[in-house]
Amino acid sequence: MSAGTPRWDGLITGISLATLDGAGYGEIPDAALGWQNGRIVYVGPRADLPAPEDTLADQVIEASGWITPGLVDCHTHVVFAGDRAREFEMRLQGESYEAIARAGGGILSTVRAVRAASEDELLAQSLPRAKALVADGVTTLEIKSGYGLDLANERKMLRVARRIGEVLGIEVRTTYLAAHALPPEFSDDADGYIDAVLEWLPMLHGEGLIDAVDAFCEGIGFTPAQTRRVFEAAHTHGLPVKLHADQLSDLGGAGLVAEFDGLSADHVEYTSAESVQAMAGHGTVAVLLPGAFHVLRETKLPPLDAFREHGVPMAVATDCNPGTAPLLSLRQAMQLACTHFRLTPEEALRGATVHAARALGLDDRGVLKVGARADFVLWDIGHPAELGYWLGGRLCLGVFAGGRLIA
Ligand SMILES: N=CN[C@@H](CCC(=O)O)C(=O)O
Ligand SMILES: [Zn+2]
Repeated sequence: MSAGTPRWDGLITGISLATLDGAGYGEIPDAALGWQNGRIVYVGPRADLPAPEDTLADQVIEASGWITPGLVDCHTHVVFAGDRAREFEMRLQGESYEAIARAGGGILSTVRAVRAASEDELLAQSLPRAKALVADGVTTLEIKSGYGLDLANERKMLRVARRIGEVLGIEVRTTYLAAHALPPEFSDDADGYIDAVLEWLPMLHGEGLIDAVDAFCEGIGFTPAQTRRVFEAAHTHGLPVKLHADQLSDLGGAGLVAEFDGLSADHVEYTSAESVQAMAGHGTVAVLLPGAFHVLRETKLPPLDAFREHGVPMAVATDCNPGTAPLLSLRQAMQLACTHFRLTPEEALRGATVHAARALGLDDRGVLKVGARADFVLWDIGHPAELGYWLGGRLCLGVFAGGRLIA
């Protein structure tokens, strides 16, 4: 390094890299990774470092294992109060998710718990879940509202989401999902409730609480016409959209969100061939949620081959929520995606990194390359395929976000 060149903040050597830049895993054996001001400044063979290691950086770490990009969990409901273990028991005894929802349980039972909790209580209950995700490699976390269903409680959820990002030192992306279920005070007036959802949107957006807008388009959620109104309003306020689409039936949700240049269509088990083509045409990512598929004991697979054939990127997320996916590890979601959906471990890793980043509209992470955010994870593994292979256990040796060790 020439005189006057600033030293890097950090350099890690002795590791293998799965950069995901280019084909396959983008493997670099006996590699080095350097960062400065929160960004990657060197990715490559250790032998090609521009100067002796000890002169390059303030902090030089000699390690072993594999480094991948930090994981991006692009679909979670991690902010909630209480749990739904009793509902899980009822479902195991034969009650359906839809029947429980129609009887006022399901999402609405979590709404009651969230409304009863103070902001600090909600943070105290939600933070351990976010911490567990981070401890297994997550450096960017999407969190949805949708268990408040009135202005004060949607605001409370979104504020807690932002506070989680500050406490954990990760980037949290917030999604406004007030169109998740019909609250009791609007029973029989879904259109009136959508009016209210659209009234709250600019207020919460003005408070800096919303990065994207979502809805639950389903028989037990909202109709395509109501969803369209939500999307039109989001676009009016310059916000990107995503959708809980085609989870339990095909209402054309994935095609609808694509029509609005949506970031992602999520769940997508019942997505039609026509909707897949629309997604391909608009660059809409398919977010696979194998945790909900697994817990609900679903059998209808998403149209995986059609996504591959049309070049629709597939992301993988936990969908961490109290009803259908009490899942606290994105690596575990990757394993479920491989087992249930037959993703290759490489597809699952891309799904939890670069494609997940794209599902959030982020292009500065999810791969290890110069200029990207210094978000990366050191794993105690012999090959990156192990990340889609092990069930549980501890593989994560260190999680770095913006170049800072956070777990
Ligand atoms: N499908 C709708 N929303 C959540 C589940 C919410 C709940 O049951 O609490 C999901 O993504 O799976
Ligand atoms: Zn969801």
